[in-house]
Amino acid sequence: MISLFEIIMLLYIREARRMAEKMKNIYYTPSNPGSYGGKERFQRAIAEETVSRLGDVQVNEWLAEQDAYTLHKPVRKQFSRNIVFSTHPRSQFQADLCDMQALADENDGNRYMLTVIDVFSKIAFVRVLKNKSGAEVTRAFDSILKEGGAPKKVQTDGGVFGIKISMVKQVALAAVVVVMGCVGIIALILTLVQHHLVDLPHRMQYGMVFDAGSTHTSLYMYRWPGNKENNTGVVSQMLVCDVDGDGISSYAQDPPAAGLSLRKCLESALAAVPANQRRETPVYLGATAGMRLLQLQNPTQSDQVLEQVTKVIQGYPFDFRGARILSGMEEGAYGWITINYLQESFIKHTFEGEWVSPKGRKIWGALDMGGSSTQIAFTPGQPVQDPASALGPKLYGYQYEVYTHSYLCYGKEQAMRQLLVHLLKMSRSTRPVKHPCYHLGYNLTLTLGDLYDSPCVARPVTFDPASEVTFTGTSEPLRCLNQIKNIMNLTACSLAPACGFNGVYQPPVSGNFFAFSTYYYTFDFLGLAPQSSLSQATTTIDTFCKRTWDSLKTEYSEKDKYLRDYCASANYIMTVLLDGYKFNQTWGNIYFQRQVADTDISWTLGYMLNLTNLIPSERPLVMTGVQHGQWAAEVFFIAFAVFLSLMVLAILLLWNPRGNTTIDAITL
Ligand SMILES: O=c1ccn([C@@H]2O[C@H](COP(=O)(O)OP(=O)(O)O)[C@@H](O)[C@H]2O)c(=O)[nH]1
Ligand SMILES: [Mg+2]
Repeated sequence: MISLFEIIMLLYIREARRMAEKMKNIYYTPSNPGSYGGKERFQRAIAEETVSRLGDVQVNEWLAEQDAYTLHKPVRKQFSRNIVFSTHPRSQFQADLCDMQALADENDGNRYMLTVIDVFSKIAFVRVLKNKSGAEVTRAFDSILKEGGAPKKVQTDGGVFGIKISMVKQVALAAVVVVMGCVGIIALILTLVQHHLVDLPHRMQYGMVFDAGSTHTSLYMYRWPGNKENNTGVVSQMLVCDVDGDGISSYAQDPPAAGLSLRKCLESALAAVPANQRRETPVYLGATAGMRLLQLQNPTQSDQVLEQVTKVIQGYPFDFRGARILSGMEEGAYGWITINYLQESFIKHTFEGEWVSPKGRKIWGALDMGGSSTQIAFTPGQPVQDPASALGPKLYGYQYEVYTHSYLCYGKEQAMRQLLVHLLKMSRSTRPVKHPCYHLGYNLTLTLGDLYDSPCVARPVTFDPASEVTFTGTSEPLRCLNQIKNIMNLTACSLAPACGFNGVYQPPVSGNFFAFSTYYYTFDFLGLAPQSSLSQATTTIDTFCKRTWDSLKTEYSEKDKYLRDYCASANYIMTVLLDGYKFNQTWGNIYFQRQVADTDISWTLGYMLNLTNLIPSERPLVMTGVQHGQWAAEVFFIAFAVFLSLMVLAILLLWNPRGNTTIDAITL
């Protein structure tokens, strides 16, 4: 017998089944408004169809068992969120682990999924994990970074953190690129600013100087490589042309002939200088003591002679820069410059390309003896007391103090004339006049007009220019020396002992000297050049002077126009050097030389160097020059390097290389 309780239970079960059946019908009938939806819509549909309202618990329990409900549960859109600003890809990734432990057996033991999404682009990445150990998560995350690039931030359940990635290499690379870029920009600026195009004449340059001396004129031609013109010692002598005839001052009565006499050498110059360079080749004419004397005697005639030589030289296609008479000081100073330029005493250009002052600065002195004047120039060891004989040239940035003096009328020819006049005066009425410096057997006859034709000798108040006087040689060297001393004043010296001769101020000689022109010709003839001891010199001169004219004629050609005077000039030289300049103690410092570095020692080179500014007063700037093509290539490569640096920098900043970033650790 069924009890009432059992009946009630059966009714309840039947009702529950009916209800379950009804709910199933409602939920799984797509046309029913309560189907496949949310809890409230389902609850309302049940109430309408069954007229009974089921409680929330009951409905939730039933729905929780329905896969269709749990799988298709609508997304909850309305809930509070943290606002995330994401401005560009990889600014922030969100990462989470998905627990799939229940399905591990069917997923090869993979128990979790690491899901990562780029907040900006919504690109998602998934990696499966065996476990959620730090190493496993890091490996998976690293793999995602390799695929998707490295984000700035990563957001996880634990919060948002800057991803700890090893960017050391990346930062270092960026720093190097920045530094390289800056260096490149600086190099580019330095290469472009202060950039000058310098037209360096690589071809040879030429320059010429006429030395219009008292006894003869010579044309000195020099050349130098145009791109090295400020170096010292690069100008060399190319050729010397001796003008036929006597010095231009001898043409005082016929000035046009002075001009014509130069033609032969001008033609040689034309042949020597390439046609396309003649117009830029400077030509100078410097006249020395012969013209100084003519200017004193007859300025009109000296002007006319200069005019005529100018006219002739101007007729040639050179850059003629004038004919003028040099002062005695200029003549001495330019000889001094020539010597020291050739000796590279001023400055040296080292192999490394630097300009250096030679150690010890050994400056040479110059002793020049011409036909009408003689010059001495040197840097004394003490200040020059007399401003009239002091020069302060500034060469290659160094100021020199040079003492120089020119003794007019004390060149060899004028000194010999003074000696003849002195001997004539001393002979009173004895005829022929005995000449101790002339060789026995030699006679010289000349008119008084010729003898007195010079401002260097005092003329008698009255004399017959046409009357002749004969000098006869006696070969007496001692008397010769003594008579020569009479044409100079060797005692007068208000500044004693600082004197040369004739009372002229002169500081004590110091340093080494080159003695050239007549000094050299005479000593070379006697076999005393370039150096000889004092005793050897005196003995040689003495022996030579004692020889007869016949013996000399036999040994040497009588046509040697200087043969007659070697004895006299040698004794004169000894007197000037020992009694005049006081080389007694320093005789060994004198070198009787004609040339240095294959170039004649003469004032001409110093003159040209000075007037063409080949010797700068300041030390030349050392500059490194490159060929224009090389410079253009440098600019190109530097600019290219800068461009590359900027490109690499831009790439590093804007593009995050995928394979280059690794994570060290991450916890989720
Ligand atoms: O082979 C020679 C050539 C020249 N001289 C001498 O060298 C000097 C040149 O002097 P220059 O004509 O230059 O006279 P300046 O005008 O210089 O006084 C003169 O004394 C000449 O006698 C010489 O003794 N032998
Ligand atoms: Mg001379």
